[in-house]
Amino acid sequence: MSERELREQISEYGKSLFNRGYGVGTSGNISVRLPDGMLITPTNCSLGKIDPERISKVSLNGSLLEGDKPSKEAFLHLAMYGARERDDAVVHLHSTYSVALSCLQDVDPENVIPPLTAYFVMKVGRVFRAPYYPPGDAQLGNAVGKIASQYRAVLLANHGPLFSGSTLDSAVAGIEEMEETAKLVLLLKNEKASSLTPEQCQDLLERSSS
Ligand SMILES: O=C(O)[C@@H](O)C(=O)COP(=O)(O)O
Ligand SMILES: [Zn+2]
Repeated sequence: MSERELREQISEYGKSLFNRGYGVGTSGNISVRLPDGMLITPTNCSLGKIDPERISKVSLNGSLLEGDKPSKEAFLHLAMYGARERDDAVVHLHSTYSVALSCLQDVDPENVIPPLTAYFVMKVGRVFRAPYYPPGDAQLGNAVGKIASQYRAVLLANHGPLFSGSTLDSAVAGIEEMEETAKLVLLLKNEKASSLTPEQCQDLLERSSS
């Protein structure tokens, strides 16, 4: 895809996510990798109103090359790209159920969302809960950078989901599935639900990679 098409795609997905309630106010940010850096939504910009021409273009070290001032989470997106060579898009949202889950105590940080459904296992996989740091704090980038090679899905504590995909289509699909499963986790909180077993999860991964 050309840079112009990627800019249009970011704007279209931002609008779609915002209109379907995955974002409110100016929360969330979207990026795509470029050969020499990335395109990322500007800071304080509603995902529902992204002007393709004003999207920020930053270098691999985070310096602004073109466009408006970038999202304060640019370093977080770069941390994902640095560790995940095959991924070219990252999405961060404040979608309600994932944020609610990110505030819960006593969760397993290495597997914060249980494998309730096959689709979740295939599209999301294990989710890491990163410790709390204020938005825009470089320590969050370090914490995520350390585990990003093993996790495409991260839940930032007391904040929200972050998801990396090979394309923007797959990053958006993944973060939507993460939100849907966070909703199921909360719906089933007081029920006797069963998760898929490790063997069932492994079987699904083998089927989807063949
Ligand atoms: O929670 C925050 O402040 C950021 O993570 C966020 O979602 C929006 O920040 P900008 O992308 O800088 O607008
Ligand atoms: Zn945020």
